[in-house]
Amino acid sequence: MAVSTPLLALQGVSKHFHGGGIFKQGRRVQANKEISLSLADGECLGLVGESGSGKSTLGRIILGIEKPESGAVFFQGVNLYGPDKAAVRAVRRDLQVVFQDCFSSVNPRLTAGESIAEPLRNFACPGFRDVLLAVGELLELVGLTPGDAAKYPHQFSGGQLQRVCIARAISLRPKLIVLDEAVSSLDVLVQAQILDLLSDLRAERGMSYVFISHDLAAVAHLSDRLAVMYAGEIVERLDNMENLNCLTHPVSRALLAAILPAQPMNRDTR
Ligand SMILES: Nc1ncnc2c1ncn2[C@@H]1O[C@H](COP(=O)(O)OP(=O)(O)OP(=O)(O)O)[C@@H](O)[C@H]1O
Repeated sequence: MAVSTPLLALQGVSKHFHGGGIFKQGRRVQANKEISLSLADGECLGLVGESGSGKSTLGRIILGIEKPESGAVFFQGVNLYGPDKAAVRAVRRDLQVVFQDCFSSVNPRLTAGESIAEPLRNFACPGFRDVLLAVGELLELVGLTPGDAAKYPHQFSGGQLQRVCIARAISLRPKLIVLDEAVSSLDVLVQAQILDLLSDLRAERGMSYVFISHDLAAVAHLSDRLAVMYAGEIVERLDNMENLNCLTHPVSRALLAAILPAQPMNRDTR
């Protein structure tokens, strides 16, 4: 039986940093330690953990922008840090990101339309008219209007601008999007709308997500599988999100406790 290549595969990835500045000289931080994981086409993997557990570093490694000191990252079978730069360039357009801070993710001098058009121009090189049409369609897809293309970032709310960033991220029909705390700065109602949008887009376009968050509730909403990180390591994995309550590691339990409703008083206790 033929074994299909996973969309993404990390093999024993490790990364450390040396603290900078006069106060932290020589301090070694193990941001990621021997991390292995894989992701199939169309899957969403949730990556949760407390602040400083190494989630964003792992996200950057997956994106091909933070070289690990050991281990390998394969995306569509291509080693993102391997010697074949042409192969890396060829798969690079299929790998996109949405960050937490949408306001610093876009150029304030560019209109929404220009921001969304950038990847199309860089990678796909369509004509002016096609770009215009594509931008209008993308804006509608994320719940905005083609007329919003003329607005500048400061003319949007946080939730609207995050929709612009999502439109930009999906413009090249990527296979994988890394969502790095993509809803964390939004209020609860807008968070829910963006999570629904991401869920719909995934169903419609068959994309995969690596969803990085400290918020287990948000991750549970979107993910098929879960990896819990602590001090640079994956300390627990869950393959079925219906078993969320079966998490056992103390860090997982703490993240779970943060989203569970308070226990109701026992009415029979008098
Ligand atoms: N460029 C860097 N230089 C030095 N240390 C770094 C660098 N990037 C990350 N670190 C350190 O690596 C560790 C993991 O950081 P990382 O940002 O990956 O964690 P995180 O789980 O994403 O945290 P948060 O949720 O707060 O963003 C932290 O101790 C952090 O201080």
